[in-house]
Amino acid sequence: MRRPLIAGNWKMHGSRDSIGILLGGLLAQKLPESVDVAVCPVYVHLDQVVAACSDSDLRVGAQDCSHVDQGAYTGDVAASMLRELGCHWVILGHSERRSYHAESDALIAAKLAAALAAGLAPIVCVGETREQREAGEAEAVVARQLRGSLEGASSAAGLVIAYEPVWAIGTGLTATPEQAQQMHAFIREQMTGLGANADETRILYGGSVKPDNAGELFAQADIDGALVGGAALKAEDFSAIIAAAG
Ligand SMILES: O=C[C@H](O)COP(=O)(O)O
Repeated sequence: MRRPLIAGNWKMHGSRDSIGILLGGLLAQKLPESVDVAVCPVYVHLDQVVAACSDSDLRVGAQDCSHVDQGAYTGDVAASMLRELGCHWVILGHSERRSYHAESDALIAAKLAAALAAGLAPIVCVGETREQREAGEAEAVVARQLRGSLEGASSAAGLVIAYEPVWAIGTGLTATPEQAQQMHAFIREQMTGLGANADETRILYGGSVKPDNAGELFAQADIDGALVGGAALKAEDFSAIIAAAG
């Protein structure tokens, strides 16, 4: 039985004031005991969020990490530094990083190795663009991303995969529960082929998850939670999504 995980990716949003208010709203709710919940702010807000969540079951994640542990890498932040700060999770290979920062599968695999070595729990994102789906290439793209990004680490304990079709991110266009289930089942099959214990691997769906579509998505056999963007910025909506997974 896989325990659901709901992770909020706050992306590059907020200020210390606004996230204080958001956290106040979230921490005022009683989280269902059956669900793991994470929030992932920008690097510079991590200390504030870790401190605010220290007496709660909310765990904190970063949105990226460096592929190396120390050195002359201006602007990078090492996984071990994030761990030291109190992070539990790290998101890797988000499509916004793949596209705006030209992150390759090989770089993501190096970041994954660094994250695991530092003791962070990684959430590795994969997903096809609209053009790739329309060309019938969605599964081939996701299979290639899984192979390349998980190189050498597909059987790592606690590894989480997030399927985020790029065409559904921030667009209001959610994959139908059937489309998402089909891809999640495919990912699970691929994970078996890559040597993972796929029955225990949590596979999250991401892409315009909202309170009104979360229940239907979570009812699918292979959807083990969500990586939530926009709706994670509203305490009420994020809490409703968590409740739908509980
Ligand atoms: O990491 C989260 C995803 O990119 C989904 O974002 P969204 O819920 O705003 O579509």
